[in-house]
Formats: sequence, structure tokens, C-alpha cells
Amino acid sequence: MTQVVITGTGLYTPAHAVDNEALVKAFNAWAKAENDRHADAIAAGEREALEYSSSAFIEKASGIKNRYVLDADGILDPQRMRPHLPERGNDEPSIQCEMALDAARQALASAGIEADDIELVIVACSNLERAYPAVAVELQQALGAGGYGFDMNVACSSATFALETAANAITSGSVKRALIVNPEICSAHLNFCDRDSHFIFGDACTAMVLENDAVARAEERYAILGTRLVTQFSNAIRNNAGFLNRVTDADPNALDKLFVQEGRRVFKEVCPLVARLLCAHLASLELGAEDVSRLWLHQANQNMNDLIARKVLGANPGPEQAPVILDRYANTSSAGSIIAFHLHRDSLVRGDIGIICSFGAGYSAGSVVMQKA
Ligand SMILES: CC(C)(COP(=O)(O)OP(=O)(O)OC[C@H]1O[C@@H](n2cnc3c(N)ncnc32)[C@H](O)[C@@H]1OP(=O)(O)O)[C@@H](O)C(=O)NCCC(=O)NCCSC(=O)CC(=O)O
Repeated sequence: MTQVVITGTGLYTPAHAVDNEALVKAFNAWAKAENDRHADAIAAGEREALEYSSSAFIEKASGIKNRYVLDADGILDPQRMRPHLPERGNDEPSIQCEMALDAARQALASAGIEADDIELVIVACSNLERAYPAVAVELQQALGAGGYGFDMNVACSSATFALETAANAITSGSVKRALIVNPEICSAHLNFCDRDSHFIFGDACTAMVLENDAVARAEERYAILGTRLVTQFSNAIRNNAGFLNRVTDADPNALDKLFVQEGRRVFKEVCPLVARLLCAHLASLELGAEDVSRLWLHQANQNMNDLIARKVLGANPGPEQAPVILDRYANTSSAGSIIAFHLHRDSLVRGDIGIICSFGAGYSAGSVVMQKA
């Protein structure tokens, strides 16, 4: 039987770091200016004054202390409150292709292979820069990869869904090597004027090389023992941006064309869904909590991750067992669990078992159980 292995990973981290203090300062300056602008209406009781944000709340409610973004200046400008990413011409590389190239080259180097060894390129992320041509096809050409490529979007679960897709392509014999990249520009879909969520997201891009074990060259390999995916429709995380916006005569700048969530509901509904998925997946592989050395969980909220890890492992996990990267990176959507895998796997030894787990909009959740070979 074909064994699929992960042989390389890469991570692109944007140059601009924004800590909670800087973000809150910009939000509060914007909120004060709005309140000043509407002072009469507020005094007349016709309008509620905007409340201020606080770093202490953000860290306590989410665990986030910092995020990396493609453009900090636009986000931190109270007159703008959104990144500024100038439009690129058709003859220039797209932003997502550029992010992906950096992460992909690292992943290829760690797998010890060349770009033309790759036969399948999947760009999997929450937001794609354009409708077509696929960013994956642009990346395929920019890298010099062979075969074919396509884009896919399963929001925060894009990476795990792509892992199953790529693993199946290798198992079927269709390709021997695949590259998955997750270029997330979450700062572009985030409403920085929404006190409830302005702190949630950051930008990053991850990459992974998957290979048929029989052709892999890298010494460090993670054998995929199984994948399991689940979806369950919910409006609790939603973004109505889409190509029909122009023709429905809806306001294309309306706030529902950005990320909107009911955070409490997400917390309550998604934790049990994910815990059930992971426990059932382990059981189907005849594994128990005691067999799991590491949980590389989706990085959205620290309290959520603690709860899921407790439900799956039966005890509070140490930082080694369920590594945290959301304190530095915030929620980078599909890239989050892969950043955790990329940065926190060195201490594993041969035979150790770990799970990459995603969850998010859809709802969607994915589990990839791996063993260090
Ligand atoms: C968003 C949250 C951090 C919010 O934390 P809480 O639920 O504890 O907080 P809350 O909204 O109930 O608010 C509690 C109190 O704090 C106040 N409050 C809200 N925002 C504040 C701020 N910025 N500063 C100070 N106070 C604030 C509220 O008004 C309220 O006040 P009062 O008490 O006076 O009423 C959390 O709910 C969360 O992370 N949920 C899970 C979200 C998640 O994982 N989403 C997935 C994202 S989608 C994803 O990952 C990507 C994808 O799928 O694409």
C-alpha cells in the first residue's frame, strides 16, 4: 500500500508586527473621533457611543498578544483602519503568489527536492485574491513545478482538507509529490472598526510537501496514518463578499462583506464538534489519548484550544503537547495549525504520533493523524 509522508514545511511571516497595544491605540483613536463626530446625536440619545477596546481584554479572551501583517501603516492609521495593498498589474506576481513562493521554497528545500519534482500544487486558504486564473497555476509557473494546480477554499480548514486531497492524489497513483500552500491575508477581510473582532487575525503563509514514501529523499518524515473531515452548516462565521455583490445592488462596502462572527456561539458549538471528530478519528485508528504526543491545533482562541485538548487528552496539556503560536501570530486561518507543526516538532522522536487539527467557518473541521517515521 502507498504510504504518504510529509517531508517538508515552510513559513512566510510578514515583516510588520503589530502588538495589542498598537492595535488598541488605533482603534480607540478611531472610536473617539467617531464619538466626537456624532457628539450631538449621542447627547440626544439617538446614537450609542462607541466603547473602547483594551489589550487586557484581548489577551484574556483570546490569548493573542501580537500579529504579523502585510501592511501595518494602513491598519494603525485611525483615518484608514484597513491595510493598504496597492493593486498589481497583470504582469506582476500576485501578492499570494509572492507569499507562497517564499514558504514553498523553504518546504522544497527541507524535503530535499526541486520544484520540477512537484506534480500537484494546491493553494488552499480562506480568501483568494481573484476569481481566476488560479493562484496555484500562477505559483506552479513561478516555481517551475510540473503537473497541475488548483485553488480551494474551506476557510480555516483549508489546509487539512487540502492534505486529504493531496494524500488521495498520491495514494491513487495520480502524482508522486504534491505541494500545499496556505497564503492567508486575513487582515484584508477583517473589520478593524469592530471592537469584538478587530484583534483576531494576522497574515502568514505556510507550505507543505507531501510525497509517496517510496520516492521521498528527506530523512525527517511524517507518515499520514489517516485523515478525517467534517462539515456542518452554520452562519455563526460568515463573510458575504462575492462576485454577485456588484449585481445584487447591495452595498459592496457593507460590513457583512467582511468577516463577521458570533464568537460565543462559535466557541460553544465548535469545541464539542472538534473533540468528537478527534476522539472518533483516533478510535478508528485504534489509538487512544495516551498515544498522542502532540496536538497541532487550529490557532483561533487559547481558551478554545485548552478545552479541546482537555476533552481529547483527558487532562490539561502542557505547552509541549499542544503548542501555541496564536500569541505571536493571532488567528492566521488555515495557516495556524501548520505554523504550529512547522515550529514545534523538533523534539518528537521516531514513532511519536501527532494530530494536525483545523476548525472554522462552515463549520468545517479536519483531523490529520501522523506518525514520525
Ligand atoms: C471573540 C472572542 C475572543 C470574544 O471573547 P468572549 O466571548 O469572552 O467575549 P464577549 O464577546 O462575550 O465579550 C465579553 C465582554 O467584553 C466586551 N468586549 C468585547 N470586545 C472587547 C474589546 N475589544 N475590548 C474590551 N472589551 C471588549 C464585551 O462588550 C463584553 O462586555 P459585557 O460583559 O459588558 O457585555 C471569543 O468569543 C472567541 O474567540 N470565540 C471563538 C471564536 C473563533 O474561534 N472563531 C473562529 C474564527 S473563524 C476562523 O478561525 C477562520 C475561518 O474559519 O475562516
